[in-house]
Amino acid sequence: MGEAPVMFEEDLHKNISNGTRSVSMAYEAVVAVANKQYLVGSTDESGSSIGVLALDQTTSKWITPVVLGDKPKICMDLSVIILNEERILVIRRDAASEDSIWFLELNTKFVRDQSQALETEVVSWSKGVIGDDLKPVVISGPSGVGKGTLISKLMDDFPTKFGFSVSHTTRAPRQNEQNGVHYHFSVRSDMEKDIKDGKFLEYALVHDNLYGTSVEAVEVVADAGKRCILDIDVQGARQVRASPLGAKFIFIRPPSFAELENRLRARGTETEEQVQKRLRNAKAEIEQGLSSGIFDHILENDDLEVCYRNLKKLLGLDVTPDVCRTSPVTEPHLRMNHLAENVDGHFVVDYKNNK
Ligand SMILES: Nc1ncnc2c1ncn2[C@@H]1O[C@H](COP(=O)(O)OP(=O)(O)OP(=O)(O)O)[C@@H](O)[C@H]1O
Ligand SMILES: Nc1nc2c(ncn2[C@@H]2O[C@H](COP(=O)(O)O)[C@@H](O)[C@H]2O)c(=O)[nH]1
Repeated sequence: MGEAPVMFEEDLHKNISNGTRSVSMAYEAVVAVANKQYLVGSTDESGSSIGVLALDQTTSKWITPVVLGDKPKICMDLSVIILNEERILVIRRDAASEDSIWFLELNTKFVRDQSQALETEVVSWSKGVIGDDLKPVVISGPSGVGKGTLISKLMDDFPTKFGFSVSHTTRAPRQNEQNGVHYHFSVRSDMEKDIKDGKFLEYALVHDNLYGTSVEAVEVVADAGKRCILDIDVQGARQVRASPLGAKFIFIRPPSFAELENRLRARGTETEEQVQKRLRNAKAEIEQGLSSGIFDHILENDDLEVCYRNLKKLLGLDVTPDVCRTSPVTEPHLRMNHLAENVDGHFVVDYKNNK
């Protein structure tokens, strides 16, 4: 993930002529990205914030970029890590942990657009968050419950915050599904070889096809500084739970089995035989989802908007609290004792203390 850290901790004062004026910089760290060298530290123009200067190595000219975003305060102990050609991670080592992680965007789409609009060099800060807020999120639930719909809403509303882990699958693409976007569509022998070579974080046979999350799929999202969302089945969730990934696990359940069937049929993407197979598997998947202890939260997807609001709330996004229909399942002794459908066709879940 990323490249070797570039850390030159120096306490030099540099007088830099950027063509029009001279800037004095006590720089803490230097990193080379693409054809530029960036100096990150304290300049006489940056006030109490960390400043940025760039040396264009092709023209040997110094540039003082326009710096967008909330800026981190100056500190005397900085580390800089290149994440990719688009952004660097800046760690304020002598700061409180909640103020220590920052990202400096050098060449993201946002920065390129701003640069074009302002007709000048632009960089942009964003503050990183540590702790639960960056944990990958595993979303599971039976086929047709609405996982993809919820994830699409999240990605549309928060494109800079979340990134989707693009799985591999041996199932055939549906209409409008793009290779590399919805899935990496693969042949079984290739996937089996990659699994053998340890390239997969998890994999499972789901509805007779092989599905899996490659290590790379998760790294791509992390390298972009985003929170990774995985849409995987319960078998996969169990494997991720046993891995060091340290994710948050959310199970989406339908309001009733009949409604699940309606949604799966209405989607119109499966043959009758496949619908039957998915519904058969859904029963076991719901039972395991509710009782296995894998999941931190269970969210009912009845009304889509309510469910989406509750999902955002679980992910710590700033939303007005709504009727919370989620049940944290953190106590290992809480096990589902009975799952049945009541007269309204709604699931009745009876948690029993089996301690
Ligand atoms: N709350 C809801 N109420 C009614 N319809 C819904 C709701 N949520 C999703 N749907 C619809 O149900 C269908 C299945 O949703 P979706 O494809 O998101 O399910 P999924 O869980 O991702 O399924 P799969 O695991 O097979 O990929 C879609 O047509 C979607 O528009
Ligand atoms: N274990 C994994 N399960 C996955 C992965 N990607 C998707 N899925 C699950 O498969 C079913 C069916 O998906 P569909 O796109 O064919 O409808 C669904 O439950 C997904 O959550 C994966 O990488 N690993």
